[in-house]
Amino acid sequence: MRGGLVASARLLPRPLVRWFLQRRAQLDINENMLGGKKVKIIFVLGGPGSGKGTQCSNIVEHFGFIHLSAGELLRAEINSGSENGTMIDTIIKEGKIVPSEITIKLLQEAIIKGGNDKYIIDGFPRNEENRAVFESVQLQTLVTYFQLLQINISPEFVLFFDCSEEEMERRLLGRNQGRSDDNIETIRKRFKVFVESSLPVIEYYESKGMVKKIDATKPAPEVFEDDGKRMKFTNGIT
Ligand SMILES: Nc1ncnc2c1ncn2[C@@H]1O[C@H](COP(=O)(O)OP(=O)(O)OP(=O)(O)O)[C@@H](O)[C@H]1O
Ligand SMILES: Nc1ccn([C@H]2C[C@H](O)[C@@H](COP(=O)(O)O)O2)c(=O)n1
Ligand SMILES: [Mg+2]
Repeated sequence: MRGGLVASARLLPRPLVRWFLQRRAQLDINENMLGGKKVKIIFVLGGPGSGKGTQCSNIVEHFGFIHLSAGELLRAEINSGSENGTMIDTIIKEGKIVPSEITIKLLQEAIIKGGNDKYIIDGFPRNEENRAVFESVQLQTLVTYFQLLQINISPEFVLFFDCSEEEMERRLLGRNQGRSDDNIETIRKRFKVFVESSLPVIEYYESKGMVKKIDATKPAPEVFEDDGKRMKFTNGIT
């Protein structure tokens, strides 16, 4: 692969090759670069119904992030009639977690398509596999010859919406958005999966000092005040 690229580089005009090598060197030095811009990623985690989607809408409005919800991307994939749709639908109804390669591919595509340098990703990583695979894969940017421009993506920090199960259950049963997983049977399964698979991911980031915990049991406007303070305390994130 590398030999082939070196050989084909000889056929290209020298200034173009020089430019390409400079760009690649820049991208190698700076992590999380997308098309030359430093990409900032924040993960938003919390139990089902803790208010992740609600607060992300506020954050988009006030802090100029693009919001990507892993769950929304998966639901769009079901509705698009894709070949994985039926499988994803079954997993979601069971309250389980979709294989990482499917979710990460959807996130990668959305990040590249978004063309922004600030993303807030909600509901991801949902388990240790999600986290490890996402942090190990690389985003390929640009096209054809420039596929060498690859970027590792890691989050700046993690917002954790901490909410009691009793409150989350009450909210989910009242959400009324026609979601196939907002029924008491699936909700209980999702709580179990959250405790068993998602909390360890939050603990992992906590051990790295990357978690900003938010009391999400409060009314939505108060939670957002807290989000705002947390975001502003972070150097250069807003
Ligand atoms: N702080 C709050 N107090 C009361 N209700 C809230 C609060 N935040 C959100 N809600 C309501 O609770 C429901 C769930 O909120 P939301 O969809 O934002 O949660 P979520 O964490 O994204 O859930 P999921 O993981 O299932 O997608 C919605 O009906 C929303 O309007
Ligand atoms: N990383 C993810 C995110 C979501 N899912 C599936 C399983 C969830 O129960 C469902 C809904 O997600 P939500 O909208 O509640 O964030 O989507 C997943 O498998 N992997
Ligand atoms: Mg949501």
